[in-house]
Amino acid sequence: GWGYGPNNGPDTWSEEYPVADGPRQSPINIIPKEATFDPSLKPLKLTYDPSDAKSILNNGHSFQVDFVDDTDSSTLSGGPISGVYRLKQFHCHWGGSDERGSEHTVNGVRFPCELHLVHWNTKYPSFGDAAKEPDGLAVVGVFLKIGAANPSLQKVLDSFASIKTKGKQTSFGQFDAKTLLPPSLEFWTYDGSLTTPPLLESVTWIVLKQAISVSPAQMEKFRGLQFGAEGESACDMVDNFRPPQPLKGRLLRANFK
Ligand SMILES: NS(=O)(=O)c1ccc2o/c(=N\O)[nH]c2c1
Ligand SMILES: [Zn+2]
Repeated sequence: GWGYGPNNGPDTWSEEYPVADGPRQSPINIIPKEATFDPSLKPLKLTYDPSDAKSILNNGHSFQVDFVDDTDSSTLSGGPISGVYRLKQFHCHWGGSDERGSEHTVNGVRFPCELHLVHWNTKYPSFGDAAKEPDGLAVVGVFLKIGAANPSLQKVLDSFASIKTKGKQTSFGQFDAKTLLPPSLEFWTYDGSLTTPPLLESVTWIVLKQAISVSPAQMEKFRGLQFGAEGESACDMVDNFRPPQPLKGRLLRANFK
């Protein structure tokens, strides 16, 4: 199966997923000077209910915190999107060292980690159905930069001991994902895709300009996860990021000057 290694990594994905070479692939390099300020963009509205947090899973590509998404209790609206999108999960991508790890870049600058909060459009019956639609998903991307330890991340990191290997999961109750957001909700937005197979071109990307902090010790905790299952040869879960893809004429908008 696909992965991030030399024989199954991003440069091989188009063999099984030809959309990898499609017109609206993600991530991209964000060049702020090439963004169009759009005054019609509404403020982002994020309403998350901490009791919707359900479990945390090692899926062999990242960790993901899954949410109960059968009601409109944790939602995203406003910004570039119409209607209401439900929070399904969040996960991260990170590097083997602090100078790489993010998927989106800004003027070519890579961050050590990038957080993705994944939402699906409630005009469709489920995440799976929405993921097949051009307006089906909205992912909020948040950059992590090296600095002070982030207390909101700590609960996630503390659970890693019980999900070290692929397929492990554990309960994860009472978590407010809003604590992972920076003070400013200024954002760039563009039409893109999932950044992992199946690479579906169904994502409205909303990338926040302001980063949140993570300490070097906290980054080492991410790197303690494993790609493989228990008993398989140990392989540190690092460098689980797809590099930037061609913009192919897409418009990049900003809700700030
Ligand atoms: N990395 S990403 O673009 O946020 C993302 C979000 C949700 C996803 O679901 C996936 N397969 O079911 N891949 C995937 C990537
Ligand atoms: Zn992601």
